[in-house]
Amino acid sequence: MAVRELDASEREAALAGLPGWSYDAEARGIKRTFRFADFAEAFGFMSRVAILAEKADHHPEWFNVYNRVEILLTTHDAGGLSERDIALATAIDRFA
Ligand SMILES: C[C@H](O)[C@H](O)[C@H]1CNC2=NC(N)=NC(=O)C2=N1
Repeated sequence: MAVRELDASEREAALAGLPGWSYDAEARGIKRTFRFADFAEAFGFMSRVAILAEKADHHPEWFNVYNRVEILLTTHDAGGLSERDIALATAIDRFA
């Protein structure tokens, strides 16, 4: 199924259900920063996200330093924010 970029109203509706995330217009994606007790906790979180991403065949653009993990979700195939990003963010929030 072809994936397409969400329009502004779809984006607003989706973000209403993802309070920790914000839209980055320049990156055309949603981002959230997570902070953990230490690096091991942060990396454990990244390992769980990695498994989700593989299952979804949808992968984050992310940065980690020590206990901080910054995640950006965008869909290259759609040229911006798509349902796939919303679904992955929702799954991540379930165990963040
Ligand atoms: C062929 C494969 O489905 C695509 O390359 C997938 C893989 N993972 C992906 N992840 C993300 N974030 N965006 C994509 O467009 C994307 N495309």
